[in-house]
Amino acid sequence: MRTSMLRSVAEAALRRGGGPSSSHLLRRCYSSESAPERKVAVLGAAGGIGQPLALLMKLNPLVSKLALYDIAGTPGVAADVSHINTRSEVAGYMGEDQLGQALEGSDIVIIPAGVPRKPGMTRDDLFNINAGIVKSLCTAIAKYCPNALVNMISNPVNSTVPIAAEVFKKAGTYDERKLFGVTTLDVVRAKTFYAGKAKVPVAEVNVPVVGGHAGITILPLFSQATPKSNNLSDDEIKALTKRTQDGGTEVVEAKAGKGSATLSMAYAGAIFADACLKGLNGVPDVVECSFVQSNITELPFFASKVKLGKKGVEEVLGLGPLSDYEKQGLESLKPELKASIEKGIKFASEK
Ligand SMILES: NC(=O)c1ccc[n+]([C@@H]2O[C@H](COP(=O)([O-])OP(=O)(O)OC[C@H]3O[C@@H](n4cnc5c(N)ncnc54)[C@H](O)[C@@H]3O)[C@@H](O)[C@H]2O)c1
Ligand SMILES: O=C(O)C[C@H](O)C(=O)O
Repeated sequence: MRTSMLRSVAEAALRRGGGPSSSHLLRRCYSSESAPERKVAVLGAAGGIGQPLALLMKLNPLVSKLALYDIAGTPGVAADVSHINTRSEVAGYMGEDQLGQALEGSDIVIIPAGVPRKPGMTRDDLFNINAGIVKSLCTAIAKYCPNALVNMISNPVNSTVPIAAEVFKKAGTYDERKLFGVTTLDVVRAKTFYAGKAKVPVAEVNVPVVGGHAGITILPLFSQATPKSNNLSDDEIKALTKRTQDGGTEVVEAKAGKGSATLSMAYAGAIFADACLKGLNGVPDVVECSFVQSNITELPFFASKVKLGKKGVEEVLGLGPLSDYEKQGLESLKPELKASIEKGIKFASEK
């Protein structure tokens, strides 16, 4: 059956409340080589995250064009990745004068450009360097691809996302549905750590992670984890929460000065970009956690489950029922998250 026909059949079946076979059919349609043309740009593509992320995006059949941009090193990365026999055409762009070409026509821009932490540093210690990088990249996005979905990886995410929002507001291109702080690595970690403790199959695990992306602002909601586990004590939940919050630091210390998470982050970034692509392509019920403009708390940006659609965020989903421990965690994280958001807004509006 032709893809378009297959898709109509599957969508009609889903509308009638169709079962797993209709969603299977739909998945096939939207992951086939006849999926819509989609250009994805990676900014910082020659870096520790950028390279494996470029590889994973090259493996994604929903991508038809892959633009790899960095201030140095992209010709080699692009030549290497371009030999992989998958759908997308790959092009490398290097230096500021090629940034416009890299961005033009992009549906999704993924930003892992910037410096990573060394042991003893907080993510906020990266602000002085990364804020300027993000600001200039977002200024170019506003000019060359104002309708693209932006997946912000560069730290401190709690501030870089508000910086991006301010830049887009100033340029008159801000659409809150299109700006995402990538917090998927927190979810990936929470799933892995929970599966190990609860002794459940990791592939079946779901754990929402809300708040922000730094220390105590990362709040995993293990009370909502599935499959349910009744044998975890309060102390074990606290330990799992702390390990998820400190996951980035665990990697920074293990790498001992050679950077922060790159491979797990590339995996997480690829999952999130894939969800955005599926949303753009009209796949129903695509839900991931992300740090977005939000009114589910009094803070203007907040990470929670988000439903993705053809224009980006379709719906910011609520927090759901929280345990007392999570309610406490939520109140404790608000002052730090508020300060980081305000720092980003102030930086972008002053300069
Ligand atoms: N959101 C998350 O969960 C998460 C996870 C891990 C790392 N990070 C962050 O991602 C960022 C990158 O980490 P990394 O390990 O890949 O660092 P890296 O130093 O290995 O790579 C960064 C790349 O960015 C490039 N770059 C610098 N300025 C640029 C500019 N103006 N335009 C384009 N490219 C530029 C560099 O040349 C380099 O190739 C860091 O800020 C890190 O803290 C975020
Ligand atoms: O911890 C870091 O500095 C990188 C990243 O934010 C992470 O969570 O791994």
